[in-house]
Amino acid sequence: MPTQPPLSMSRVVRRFGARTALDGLSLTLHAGDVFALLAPNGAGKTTTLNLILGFLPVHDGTIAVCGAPAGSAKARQAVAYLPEQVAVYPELSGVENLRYFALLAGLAPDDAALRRLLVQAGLDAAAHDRAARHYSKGMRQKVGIAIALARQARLLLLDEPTSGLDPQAAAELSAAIRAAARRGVAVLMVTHDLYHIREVATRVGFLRGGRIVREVDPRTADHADLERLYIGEMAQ
Ligand SMILES: Nc1ncnc2c1ncn2[C@@H]1O[C@H](COP(=O)(O)OP(=O)(O)OP(=O)(O)O)[C@@H](O)[C@H]1O
Repeated sequence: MPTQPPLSMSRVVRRFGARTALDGLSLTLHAGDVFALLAPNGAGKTTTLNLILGFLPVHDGTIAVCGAPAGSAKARQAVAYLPEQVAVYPELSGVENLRYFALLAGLAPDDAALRRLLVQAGLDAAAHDRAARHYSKGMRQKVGIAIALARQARLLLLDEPTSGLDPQAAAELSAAIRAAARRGVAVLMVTHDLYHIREVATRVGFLRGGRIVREVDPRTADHADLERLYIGEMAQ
């Protein structure tokens, strides 16, 4: 049987009272895709993430994560979500946080494996044993990515991953996202950061009126092109 795509959304509709937030959104992500979803405020980005996570039901259409309905045990196992502010235990070190979250997922990687995962996610070895209360936002995100890698998540959802990061931290986060994608993870990120998109995304979609109205390949569009498209799409 062919492998199921990490994410398959087909004609998804979600309403809130009389308001239609998503109106026939379709999106399929394959292993290694890094899809950046661009949209004005209120266009339905958070709703999209909540539906994929199974926090909200769809009113029409379907969402499958690795072939399993969103919200099912199999789908929840396959998806990892990094909110804008990744929550880690401040008194635990990076390694201890990762061990704890791995245990919650029913895994027990040994110390060397935990440290390898943190390095893969871009966290310097010097920081592994430091209490996470000393971590920057970017470092907490790297722990979040290491948790996703430990759980062998096939789909990684990122909400505004670079907001509040300095350029170096954003570049390091891009590297960590690209590394995860090279390992076969599909990434869906909601962002306004066109620079970051050019650094990391393999696909860019514009969300308007509750559906993806245009998709571009960021490798064939320079920053000015993306900016023009963004402003043009959003102004309509
Ligand atoms: N729980 C809710 N009850 C009522 N309306 C909602 C609810 N959640 C979202 N909406 C409406 O659905 C639409 C999409 O909201 P959503 O939060 O998904 O947009 P967004 O693109 O994430 O916006 P932002 O960038 O401002 O966070 C908006 O019009 C919003 O007012």
